Amino acid sequence: MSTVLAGHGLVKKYGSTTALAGVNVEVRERDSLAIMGPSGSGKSTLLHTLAGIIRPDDGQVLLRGERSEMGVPPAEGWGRIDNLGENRLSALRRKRFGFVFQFGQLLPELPAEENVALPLMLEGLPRGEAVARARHWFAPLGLEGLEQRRPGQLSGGQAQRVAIARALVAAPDVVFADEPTGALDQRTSTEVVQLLTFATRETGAALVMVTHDADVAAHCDRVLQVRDGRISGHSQSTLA
Ligand SMILES: Nc1ncnc2c1ncn2[C@@H]1O[C@H](COP(=O)(O)OP(=O)(O)OP(=O)(O)O)[C@@H](O)[C@H]1O
Repeated sequence: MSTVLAGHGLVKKYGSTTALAGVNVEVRERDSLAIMGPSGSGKSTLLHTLAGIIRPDDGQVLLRGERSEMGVPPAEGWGRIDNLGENRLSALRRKRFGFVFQFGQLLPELPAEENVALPLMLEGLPRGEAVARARHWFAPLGLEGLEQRRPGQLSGGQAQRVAIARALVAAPDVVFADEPTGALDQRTSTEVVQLLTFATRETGAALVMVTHDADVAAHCDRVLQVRDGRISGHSQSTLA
């Protein structure tokens, strides 16, 4: 499996707090990577830095298939994304990345199918076409019949499955999930993480997921342990 996204020497400081102290990480195609560690160890900072949401103070985030904004790319076919301008970065996040958060962050006034269609509409697809493509995701994710429901009319697990569909609809290269099961009970967590890992693998996307839950992490191919802003351990997972 070839690498699609890499962080090299990532450093991020908040005042006197070092959230990332020089982290190296590689994300491979179709790979699922869980990031675990104690509270405050830097997990979310790492995920957000890889996703181009937080800019590191030092180090680089490289994405395959991107051109660097200035100068020579670091290697053929790779581009640095940590130093891109805000407009280019947000366009890149929309095109190449998908996101699932702890609380689905669905738009409450839109039906589920339009929530899923939103990334396609933001890319300029006409509403009808975007919704038609979005509907394809409902059956595989066990959401058939719920297309017209508003997020307030969905259970927590259903809302997360809609969020998974929204993250995947635009065929991203990498899906980032920050505590995607954090608000769910154990049984629903298992269902959601199984669907998340299965659906990302099916589409060929890589998955980077922060979780506190070792049972959830075990569904990923690899588990990274983060402690005090550093990688303290790396293991292949048991269930995946
Ligand atoms: N915007 C910020 N301003 C100041 N300090 C921050 C900020 N974001 C994170 N930090 C600090 O950086 C460190 C790492 O935070 P981060 O959120 O990455 O940890 P985490 O491992 O995801 O924690 P948790 O499991 O509690 O969500 C913590 O000490 C945190 O307080």
